[in-house]
Amino acid sequence: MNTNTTPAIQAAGLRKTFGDFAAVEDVSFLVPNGRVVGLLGPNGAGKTTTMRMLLGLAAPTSGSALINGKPYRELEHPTKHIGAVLDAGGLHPSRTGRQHLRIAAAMAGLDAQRVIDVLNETGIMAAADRKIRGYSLGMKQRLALATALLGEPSVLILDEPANGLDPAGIRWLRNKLRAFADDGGAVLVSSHLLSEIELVADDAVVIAHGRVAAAGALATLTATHGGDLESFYLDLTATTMEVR
Ligand SMILES: Nc1ncnc2c1ncn2[C@@H]1O[C@H](COP(=O)(O)OP(=O)(O)OP(=O)(O)O)[C@@H](O)[C@H]1O
Repeated sequence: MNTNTTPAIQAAGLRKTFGDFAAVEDVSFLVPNGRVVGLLGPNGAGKTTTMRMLLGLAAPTSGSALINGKPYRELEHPTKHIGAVLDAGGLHPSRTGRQHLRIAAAMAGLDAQRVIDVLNETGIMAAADRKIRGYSLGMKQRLALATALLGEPSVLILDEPANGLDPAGIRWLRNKLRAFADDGGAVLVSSHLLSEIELVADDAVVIAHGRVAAAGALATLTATHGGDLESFYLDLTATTMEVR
């Protein structure tokens, strides 16, 4: 179980190279319980690579990526600690949403009742028995989030989770993430929708060219820009607009 002194997410000196290209360089930040942290940065900045290292999907070249104090691969029941939405496109098209969740629940040793719970919680019960190939992008995002929530984790890592959601879906997601953190959970969410991050996040970590360009409470970061995240972000990243 997590304690108050153990950060839910801790990246320390994270580095990832592909050949001689450094995708992530000396990235350090914390996500404490009770906070929503926005991971921001231009295309190719290193956000997804950072998340993949936290989730044990990519091995850091150096540094450490800890969830509730341990590397992902050392967590005894990872799905009970952490849920992730990385790529809603990676769902098997010929399965139904319910089948997909049943398989995920069985693989994680979770009670089948959780499938019903998350289908209801994410508003896709009506589509549960339709094949995923017929789902809209927004429905796939909801199914991906339902999968992340199966194990009742205390940590969520979400890569562009609002992608494809309609305005009602975006508001629903915002309320969901806020409630999750207010219940003591920790959320790391990447997004290019700065107005959305402004509404939902407590803190932000801005990555540019693989390095942390700024990190801290949103209000503190944006104080010099009248509290406007967009102008702060654009000023900060003005020299790093090129996609790597
Ligand atoms: N497996 C890989 N092999 C080689 N290069 C990679 C690999 N994965 C990522 N990269 C490179 O690392 C850099 C960071 O990519 P990453 O996907 O982490 O960026 P991102 O911040 O998530 O970008 P976006 O906002 O466009 O999704 C990019 O230049 C990308 O091309």
